[in-house]
Amino acid sequence: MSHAPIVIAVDGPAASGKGTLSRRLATQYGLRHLDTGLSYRAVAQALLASGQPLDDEALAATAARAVDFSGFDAAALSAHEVGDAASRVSVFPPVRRILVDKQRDFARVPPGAVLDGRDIGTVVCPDADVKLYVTASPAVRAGRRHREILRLGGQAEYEAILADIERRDARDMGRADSPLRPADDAHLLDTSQMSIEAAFLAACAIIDAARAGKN
Ligand SMILES: Nc1ncnc2c1ncn2[C@@H]1O[C@H](COP(=O)(O)OP(=O)(O)OP(=O)(O)O)[C@@H](O)[C@H]1O
Ligand SMILES: Nc1ccn([C@@H]2O[C@H](COP(=O)(O)O)[C@@H](O)[C@H]2O)c(=O)n1
Repeated sequence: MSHAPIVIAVDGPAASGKGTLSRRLATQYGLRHLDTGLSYRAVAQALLASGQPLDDEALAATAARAVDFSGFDAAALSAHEVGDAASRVSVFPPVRRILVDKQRDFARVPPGAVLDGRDIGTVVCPDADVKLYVTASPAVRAGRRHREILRLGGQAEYEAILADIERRDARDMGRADSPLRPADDAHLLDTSQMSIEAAFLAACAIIDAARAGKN
């Protein structure tokens, strides 16, 4: 007997910890993991690398068609400027349609997947088995990102990171197509006062309870 793929949707604003949490959840439940932000970053990076503008919808759509979901160079795509550029190209509806189709293809493959992003529970996988909306205050998120950059040997000002996070939140929540928001049936997880371990345990408790309720 074949089982339908299990899908766990994890959404939240920049640097909320959704990637860290999703990777651990994927391991815990034996699922694949897709960081959908990397697909938007790949579009932005392709345009930046070839010196093309970020505000041309047709060019961005062409770059989206070429995105290869078989593997992302997460380190190369992790730069802060790439994240900011990704939030600019992600406002274009054709870019979203192209990437969302590929994200759904990923989610359909057994045994299922944990997908993290901004619109997983609302648009990409509205029928996900469990939806989490992970958040933390902008100051906490900026502090975490700042420490991460310093830990990796980079340089950054806390104030600049906080301003970037607030700008990105406003753009992601304010766009017309697929704005960042919790799905009506999402479980909210505010990790402002939680360690990574505490957030993981809280998410597992939500997921286990939701899955038990369906059996
Ligand atoms: N609960 C937590 N407590 C402390 N640090 C955390 C917590 N969750 C995540 N972090 C740290 O915060 C930073 C950002 O986390 P992560 O990259 O998972 O966020 P994200 O939401 O996936 O970011 P992005 O929007 O850029 O994809 C990382 O350095 C991570 O180790
Ligand atoms: N499902 C998604 C995922 C991401 N975006 C946009 O990409 C930007 C970068 O995402 P990160 O998670 O890697 O920070 C993000 O700011 C969004 O604009 C999206 O629209 N939908």
